[in-house]
Amino acid sequence: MSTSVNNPPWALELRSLRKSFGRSEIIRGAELAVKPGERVAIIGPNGAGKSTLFNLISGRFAPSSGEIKLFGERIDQLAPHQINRRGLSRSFQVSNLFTRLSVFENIRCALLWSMGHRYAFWKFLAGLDDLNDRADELLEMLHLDKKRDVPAMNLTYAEARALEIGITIAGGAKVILLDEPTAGMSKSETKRFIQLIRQVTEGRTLLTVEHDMGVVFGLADKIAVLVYGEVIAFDTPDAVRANPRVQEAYLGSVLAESQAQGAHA
Ligand SMILES: Nc1ncnc2c1ncn2[C@@H]1O[C@H](COP(=O)(O)OP(=O)(O)OP(=O)(O)O)[C@@H](O)[C@H]1O
Repeated sequence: MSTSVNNPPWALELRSLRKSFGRSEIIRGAELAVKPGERVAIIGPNGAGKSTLFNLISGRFAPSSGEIKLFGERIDQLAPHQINRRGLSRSFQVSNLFTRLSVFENIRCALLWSMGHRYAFWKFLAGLDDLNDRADELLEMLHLDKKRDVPAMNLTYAEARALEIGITIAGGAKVILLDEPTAGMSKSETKRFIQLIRQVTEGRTLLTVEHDMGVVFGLADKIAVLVYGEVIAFDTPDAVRANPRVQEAYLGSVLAESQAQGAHA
């Protein structure tokens, strides 16, 4: 009788997902079921379809067939903003920050958007203490509190990426999609940033697309390996590393390459 018995425990499900561009089928029956609170890295060779998969999940592309469910509800026919309202948020690119606005105002805009208010209400809402308090809390969590009143355009690259993540999580989304969150960072920045991501996404479901194996193994509870539009493995990092099919299709060569780079560093 209780509906909760029938509700699947998954935060995000992809079922027989397919996407073609013209005659090229890029996503070819992808299957994935992610539990609430899991951190998942999607890896795979160039052109495997990782970005396409993110574009399908976030509603930028409609699938050719198959299903995408967020907490058991179909979202595959919805527009990006409708998916966002249902609790899935994708990282914006740094270029989408309001560069002339302060760091604080950027976060406050994101909070307002998540509350469904239009920017026309800005002045009216400016006095709301709880909104400002929440923005300040977030800035502290992001270690951006000292940059509170700095225009976003004056942030360092790593700080801008942190702000971007802050904007992504500001609305309280339960499922967060991050596209190569540490791309362009130095090794030490990357290490700190992984910690930051872990901290600010605690208790939420996280999906990242990532090429850097250090980030993948530092961040992910589980790894989904996408090859030619199919998820050929979805398991813990250790199990994926040891999976002969993954070794053969992808990871062997990537690990060898990263080891070689390490040896030359
Ligand atoms: N809008 C589009 N129209 C036509 N083809 C597309 C479109 N978007 C992606 N593709 C093609 O789909 C394939 C997969 O691209 P996608 O960017 O999803 O791969 P990826 O795994 O993210 O690659 P990379 O690791 O290099 O970023 C590529 O061959 C690409 O040219």
